[in-house]
Amino acid sequence: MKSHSSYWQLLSYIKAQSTTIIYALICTLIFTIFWPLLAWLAGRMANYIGQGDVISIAQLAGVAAVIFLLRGIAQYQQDTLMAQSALAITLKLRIIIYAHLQKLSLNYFEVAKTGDLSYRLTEDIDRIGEVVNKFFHQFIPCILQLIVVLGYMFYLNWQLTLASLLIAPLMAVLIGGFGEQLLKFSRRSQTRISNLSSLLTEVFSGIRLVQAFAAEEYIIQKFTEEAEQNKQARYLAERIKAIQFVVVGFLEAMSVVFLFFLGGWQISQGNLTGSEFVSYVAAVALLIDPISITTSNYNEFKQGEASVDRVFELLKIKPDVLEKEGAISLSSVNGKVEYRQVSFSYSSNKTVLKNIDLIVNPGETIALVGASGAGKSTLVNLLPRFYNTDAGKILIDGIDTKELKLKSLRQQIGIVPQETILFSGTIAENIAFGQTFFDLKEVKAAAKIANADRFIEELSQGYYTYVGERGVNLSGGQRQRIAIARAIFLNPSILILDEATSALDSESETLVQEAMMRIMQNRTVFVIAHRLGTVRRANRILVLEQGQIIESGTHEELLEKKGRYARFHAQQFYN
Ligand SMILES: Nc1ncnc2c1ncn2[C@@H]1O[C@H](COP(=O)(O)OP(=O)(O)OP(=O)(O)O)[C@@H](O)[C@H]1O
Repeated sequence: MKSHSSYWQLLSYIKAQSTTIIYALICTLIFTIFWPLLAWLAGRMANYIGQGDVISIAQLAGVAAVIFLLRGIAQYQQDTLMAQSALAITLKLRIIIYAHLQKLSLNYFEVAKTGDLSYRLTEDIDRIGEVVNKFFHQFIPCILQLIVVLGYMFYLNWQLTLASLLIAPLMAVLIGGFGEQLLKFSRRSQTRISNLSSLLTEVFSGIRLVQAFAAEEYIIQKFTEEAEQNKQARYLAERIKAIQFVVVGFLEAMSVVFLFFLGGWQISQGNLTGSEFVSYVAAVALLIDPISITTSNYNEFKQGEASVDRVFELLKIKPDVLEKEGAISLSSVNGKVEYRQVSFSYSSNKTVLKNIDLIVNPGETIALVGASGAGKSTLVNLLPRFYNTDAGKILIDGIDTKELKLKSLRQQIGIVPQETILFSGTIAENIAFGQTFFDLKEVKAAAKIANADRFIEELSQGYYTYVGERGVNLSGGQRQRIAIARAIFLNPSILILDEATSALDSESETLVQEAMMRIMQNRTVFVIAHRLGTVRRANRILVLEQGQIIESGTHEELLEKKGRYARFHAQQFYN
């Protein structure tokens, strides 16, 4: 492997497995050494068979049986030890990359494709494991065999060996050149397969929409195009391999012909006997297997390099939102929130929030209203530091949120999003999300406050009912109440509620509103309000327009003002 090969990035992972790998290599060595020993025994045995010496034959057969047994044990050990270390490397890589991804900021996931990420974490890492396994299990033993056999050939006749090696540099250059091409096409093919995987994730998670829009044909067409591109890239890689085998095979054949020519010439000059030449050719035959194995290994390594690049690329991505060194951990807060001259943009060309100044006292409920795209979600998303502000500060109980440990900051803030995401697991696990161990009593208490206990109890397995990735077996209102229970379970001092825009049936709506009211008590609440009831109950309403707070006050105050809120209110709530 070249010094700039991506494989160097694996070194520390391989080092961690060095003891197991060394044991595996020792077993490989033992296994290899037994080969000539068995060949030697076969020769001796042939001798005794000729002499009809049954006792010696029996003795040798016994020795052979022991050697076969030991060889089998060594083989088993080398196979299992190598598999063990390759799998350990795979596991470690997978965990490290997964944990790293968890630390990345939201803006990364807004552009990353889920299917591509899962492909890198599964297929690409598996391929790396296979490469590591083959490198130690096949490649190194074959290289050793090549060295030993070549040494033997030099010992037999160095002039002949040197002459037949003349072709080696050309072969190396050719194999290297083909390898580069293979790497190129492997990269292409892997990108394609990642795209395919992303497409699959998107399509299957949005299958309702696909069917609703009768977009099956369109989706199949897109899939076919991607699959076709992948096939093309793979075909090109296979074609490179096929050409390589023909060219390298031809050169090998030519070198054998050349060898016979040289051998004949050396014999005619009296430098070599016929039997020496036969031994020499036998040694050359021993080179064939390791050469073909190392060549095919080399091709696989080149293809695997694309996977190494794709996996380590992820590790190089740094989170935008970083925790300060020596950041403070807060166990509880009163819930005072301040925005001081906060400005923010997702990308440099458009400011989404401009000079926001806001003080929210503990226990106060703030309703955010404004047209779509005004910046309501962005304003609340800055509070748990999902993004960094471009300018200004956000403080909780007088402490700049940048001074806080991210975990401790986020534990103080409960979020009830517009659309509830339920993870695979039981209802109880979904309510106590993020906790491995929890008290079911607390889960039940949270569900009760969220008006969710009754429908949960009625489910076949109660709190242990399994809900799918998207909780398809629950209604919209039930899902919302689970989201509320989840926030109650966390018991945060600050709460962000994003009211659902879609209307529920009136019974469900009442239950959800009631739950919302309960959860808002004694907490600082930011609610992105879409219901008149919520807006009226808020202590203060902030009207956002193009990233600025243009009006602020109670419902009555703002109506009296007959400004933007009054107009908005008339359009939004009386329609
Ligand atoms: N992740 C993002 N990347 C880039 N731009 C974004 C992102 N999220 C929002 N925006 C843009 O920022 C602006 C404010 O969006 P935001 O979601 O905060 O508005 P909103 O008032 O909450 O709207 P809505 O009521 O429709 O949710 C919009 O122009 C939106 O297109």
